[in-house]
Amino acid sequence: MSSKAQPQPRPTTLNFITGNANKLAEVQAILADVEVSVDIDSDSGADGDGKKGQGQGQGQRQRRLVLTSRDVPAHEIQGTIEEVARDKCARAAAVVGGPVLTEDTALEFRAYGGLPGPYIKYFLQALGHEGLNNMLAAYEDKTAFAVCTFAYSAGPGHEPILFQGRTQGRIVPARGPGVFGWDAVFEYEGKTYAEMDKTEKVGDTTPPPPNVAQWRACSSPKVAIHALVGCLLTIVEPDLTSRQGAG
Ligand SMILES: O=c1nc[nH]c2c1ncn2[C@H]1C[C@H](O)[C@@H](COP(=O)(O)OP(=O)(O)OP(=O)(O)O)O1
Ligand SMILES: [Mg+2]
Repeated sequence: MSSKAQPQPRPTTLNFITGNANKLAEVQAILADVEVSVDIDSDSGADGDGKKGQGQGQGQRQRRLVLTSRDVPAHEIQGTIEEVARDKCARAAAVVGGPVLTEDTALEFRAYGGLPGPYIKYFLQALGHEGLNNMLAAYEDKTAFAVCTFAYSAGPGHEPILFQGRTQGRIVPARGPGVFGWDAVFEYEGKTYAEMDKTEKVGDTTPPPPNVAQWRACSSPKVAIHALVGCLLTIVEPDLTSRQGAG
């Protein structure tokens, strides 16, 4: 696509489009403390913020993103994780007619060259936790990568921008309450996700990347979404989308 800059409106309200209540809860938990101070050009009053921030001075004020959620059912295409993520986000923006945030969670098995990847939902539905383990029975390598890809579109016709977090773990027989997806069979540093509380699961001490151009380098979902929100709050770099093919 062309790297021509489309003007990127600054969102203050983010429609998070998901049909998954657990996913929404985790993103809300991650974003609960997001409050970023942003430089605002003196002549750029049309930011739609609507209310004066506190603690402002010298063209700076606090800006908050308000997260709302809507389910826009849409089928997900086949393709790479990134293609699936972009397509879902673009469709959601078209339906909503405004800015949207979407998220796709993939689970890659190294022994399977990355599959099931973005199709994990259907594998999980068909096979369950035990079946996911059985898939790897013939392989010594139980390595899996949990890949969460956030996509943001400023609205219909605006190319989605992606932020991705990758976590390396391994597939183990189910442990823990396991109410959310494949949490009970994904082990990270000795615990399955189901054995962790939410904060521990999404927690990561790595600071968000200082530069949005490092969008692929996020080490966890938490870092990825912090980077995304930071990006939204400071205005999306016009040429960011042209970098997405790299890496
Ligand atoms: O942190 C997670 N821990 C364990 N399981 C998870 C996680 N996050 C998503 N999942 C499950 C839900 C679905 O079976 C598949 C992803 O599919 P995915 O299309 O991204 O999610 P979804 O269809 O449930 O919701 P959405 O409406 O946002 O597309 O992995
Ligand atoms: Mg889905």
